[in-house]
Amino acid sequence: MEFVFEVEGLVQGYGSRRVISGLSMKATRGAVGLLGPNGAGKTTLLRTLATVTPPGEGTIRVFGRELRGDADVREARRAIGYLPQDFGYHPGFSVYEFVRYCAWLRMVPDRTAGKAALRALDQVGLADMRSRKMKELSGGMLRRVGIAQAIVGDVKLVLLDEPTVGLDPEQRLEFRDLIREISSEAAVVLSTHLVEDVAAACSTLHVVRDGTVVFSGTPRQLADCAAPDGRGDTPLERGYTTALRAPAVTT
Ligand SMILES: Nc1ncnc2c1ncn2[C@@H]1O[C@H](COP(=O)(O)OP(=O)(O)OP(=O)(O)O)[C@@H](O)[C@H]1O
Repeated sequence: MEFVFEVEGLVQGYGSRRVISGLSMKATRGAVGLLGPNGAGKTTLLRTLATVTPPGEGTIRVFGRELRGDADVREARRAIGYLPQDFGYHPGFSVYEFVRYCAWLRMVPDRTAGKAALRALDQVGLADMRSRKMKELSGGMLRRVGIAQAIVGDVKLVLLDEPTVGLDPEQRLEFRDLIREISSEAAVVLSTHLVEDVAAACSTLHVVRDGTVVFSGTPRQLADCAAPDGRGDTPLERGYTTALRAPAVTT
């Protein structure tokens, strides 16, 4: 089976503080959810997968190729799109200019970059807004531009960190459809602490606590592991809170 990425024995931290301790995780195609409370290490893991931060210890393979040197990282970056929690942009750029610029950063050839930007904007439903200045966008529109910049070009792995923050309920429903659409073409990793969002959009979930994986499985399996005294309003929420109390598992 071809894995989109494989993380083995990842150790990561900030200074002397360790926040990921020997985490292992594998993902195949489709949408994968990363669930965990604040401070669990989701962003740290996504930044490592996005090649922003090299692993402290352990190995990372993206589409079967281990990230060992600069050439591996450069190759991986062409295939990886990343939406951080706060993405930077020039407020005077138009939406189109910004996404085209991101295509250029991802080394999409000049002759196809414009077309790639328009396609990404079309996918997120912002083609009509392409001339708007970035500084004039609402929070929901900005999140969508953020997704457009993450999927522009020939991206095969899309990493989204808390993409539904600030979206209203209707926008969150649209967002779920968008993730399903994107994940038919690329692998998507979605990090959030909103259990229902991730379960609706993802076929596989990993629950992370204190830098280790405590559950890996389908949304149904997560709901099924709910303890009778698990906290939450839905079976999934109860499964999630139960998983957070469980000992770490190896995948
Ligand atoms: N730049 C940094 N310097 C020092 N510590 C950091 C830094 N970034 C994150 N941390 C710490 O690392 C731990 C993991 O943080 P991380 O942001 O990866 O968690 P998270 O699961 O994404 O949390 P959230 O859901 O709040 O975004 C936290 O305890 C956090 O305080």
